[in-house]
Amino acid sequence: MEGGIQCLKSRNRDPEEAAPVSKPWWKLKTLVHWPFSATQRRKLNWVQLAGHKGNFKAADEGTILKKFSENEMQCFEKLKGDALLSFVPGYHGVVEKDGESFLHMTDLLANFDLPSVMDCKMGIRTYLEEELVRARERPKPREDLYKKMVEVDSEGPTPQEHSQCGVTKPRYMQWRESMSSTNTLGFRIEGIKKCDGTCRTDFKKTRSKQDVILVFRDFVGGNFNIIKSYLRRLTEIQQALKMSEFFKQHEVIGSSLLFIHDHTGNAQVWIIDFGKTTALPEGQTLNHDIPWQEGNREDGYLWGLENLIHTLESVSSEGSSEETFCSVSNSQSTETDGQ
Ligand SMILES: O=P(O)(O)O[C@H]1[C@H](O)[C@@H](OP(=O)(O)O)[C@H](OP(=O)(O)O)[C@@H](OP(=O)(O)O)[C@H]1O
Ligand SMILES: Nc1ncnc2c1ncn2[C@@H]1O[C@H](COP(=O)(O)OP(=O)(O)O)[C@@H](O)[C@H]1O
Repeated sequence: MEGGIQCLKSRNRDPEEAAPVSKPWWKLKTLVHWPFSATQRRKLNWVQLAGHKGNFKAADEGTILKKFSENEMQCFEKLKGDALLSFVPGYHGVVEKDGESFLHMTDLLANFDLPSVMDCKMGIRTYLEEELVRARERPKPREDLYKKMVEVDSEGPTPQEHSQCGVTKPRYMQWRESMSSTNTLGFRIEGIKKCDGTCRTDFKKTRSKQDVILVFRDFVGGNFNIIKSYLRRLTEIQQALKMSEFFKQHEVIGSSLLFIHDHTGNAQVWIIDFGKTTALPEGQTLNHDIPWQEGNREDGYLWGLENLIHTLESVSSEGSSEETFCSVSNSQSTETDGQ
């Protein structure tokens, strides 16, 4: 986005960004002048943690523009009367800018002061069944995906893929799922921007529950009250999903939960990205918590959410035991002091 921070992964990285380390945002893209006006400060708040480069533009106060997709537009329209409405960004229609169409939506970061942001991609599958069918019928090995695979694991490609310097899209997506926690937990961390301005998108091998716990602990800076607020919001989302007609009737692929908090203790979670959310044929519904087999279109969203909640509960209980430990040791030292 113009003036915003891009914290995207390798497909959009310039060579300077290739190293998998935390970087302050000013080294990534943005040139900043002090002092900031309110608008500049808002633009600096804004970060794109995942998705396609150039997909977003700045808009009027508190809103952003996302490149138009018919599919996503239809989802926003259908969500208008749904139980999920209060958990998705406000949708303000289609607008034209510089000859292009955009979806006009609420900027979820607008009400925060120097927010920390995390993008968690939900589900056990991150590609559409039709992509699998297409790749089987007309395999199109892609060099860009091969390079992204080799960057993470030089042993990743098969000998044939090495010799053609290419992998197909579903093959790449399945490999990403197996390297990360998508397969094991039904969600994965895509990117994080912390309030100190550092961005990280090097989570391709963050796979085990313990790995994820460590990332969340670091993300909240050890503030377990933030974790508790996130847990409350996730439970509300879980309940809303179970009520939602939209959710029953759609295969939800590649959608994320966006976690946002700041130093005031404000902490929210939002459902974003309906670019690959697809309606099922009339009368068909999904469970969202049973294993995927080709043809059943299950996405594992609810299974992933359950695991995400359990993971945050583990972070929270670690916090509680630390608090107990601290108060026990404090009271012991007080007793000792008194002796
Ligand atoms: O995360 P990395 O490893 O970079 O892989 C990306 C993401 O899976 C993208 O999904 P998302 O946009 O949800 O982040 C996907 O876009 P699609 O959503 O179009 O499937 C890209 O496909 P290509 O754009 O085909 O390269 C794929 O290369
Ligand atoms: N409504 C929003 N408010 C604030 N940030 C957003 C919003 N929508 C998306 N983003 C940011 O942009 C990133 C990519 O969004 P997404 O919709 O997943 O794009 P894509 O469809 O290109 O994958 C998210 O990770 C988040 O950082």
